[in-house]
Amino acid sequence: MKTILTVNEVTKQYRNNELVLKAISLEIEEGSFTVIIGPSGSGKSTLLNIMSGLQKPSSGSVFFGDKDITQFSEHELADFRRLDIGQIFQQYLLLSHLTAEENIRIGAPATGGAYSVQELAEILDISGVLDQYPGELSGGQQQRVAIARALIKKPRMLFCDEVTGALDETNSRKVISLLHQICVKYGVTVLFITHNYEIARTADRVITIKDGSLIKDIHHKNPIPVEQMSWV
Ligand SMILES: Nc1ncnc2c1ncn2[C@@H]1O[C@H](COP(=O)(O)OP(=O)(O)OP(=O)(O)O)[C@@H](O)[C@H]1O
Repeated sequence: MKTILTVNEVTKQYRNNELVLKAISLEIEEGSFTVIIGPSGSGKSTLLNIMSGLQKPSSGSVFFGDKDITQFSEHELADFRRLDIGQIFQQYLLLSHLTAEENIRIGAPATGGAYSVQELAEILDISGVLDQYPGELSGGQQQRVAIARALIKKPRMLFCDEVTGALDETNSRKVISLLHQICVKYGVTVLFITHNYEIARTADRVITIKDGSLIKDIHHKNPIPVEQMSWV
């Protein structure tokens, strides 16, 4: 398998506080579904943000393919984030004055080459709500609109930070199941942060972070199907 992302000895320190990330190194395989799990405050979001170019590390490097994104100019970084990767968060971050379809189209690159809204809407089961406004949609529907907005540009990687954190069990299962389907159908590499060990059991690989260090890295030969997740 080809490596899509390489993290080399990444550290992060906010001001003069102690290190939040302590020399993290890892590689992510293209097309994989990887979960990063760990206690609150262990550094998961900071690591994800550094891998997606949202934050700079204090030291170390992050290669996307053969390019070190930590050395990118502002312009190169903007292009990388606009074209190569998609991001989804616990908050849906939809624009309330635009319809679902208009929100999705915001993610499409001006240069073309996007997926069709109809195709994504069908997969994500939001075809019937495309002309509605975010305030008229359930949390699960809003998150699926946010996923479509992140995917429309055909990103090679999707960064997901606690994306089921605000959803109930039914909607969480649906979103996780859809992300797995998207990973397989489009070959997009998914990196998924969660506190939930059941979600982790559905992943190809589970990386555990504690106190800013990578303490466990497990590859699942047979990840469980989403339907077999128990919910506690
Ligand atoms: N902008 C910031 N300035 C100062 N400290 C920060 C900042 N962002 C995060 N931290 C600190 O860095 C540590 C790691 O935070 P981070 O959000 O990466 O952890 P996390 O594992 O994602 O936590 P959670 O699961 O609660 O979201 C925490 O102690 C947090 O308080």
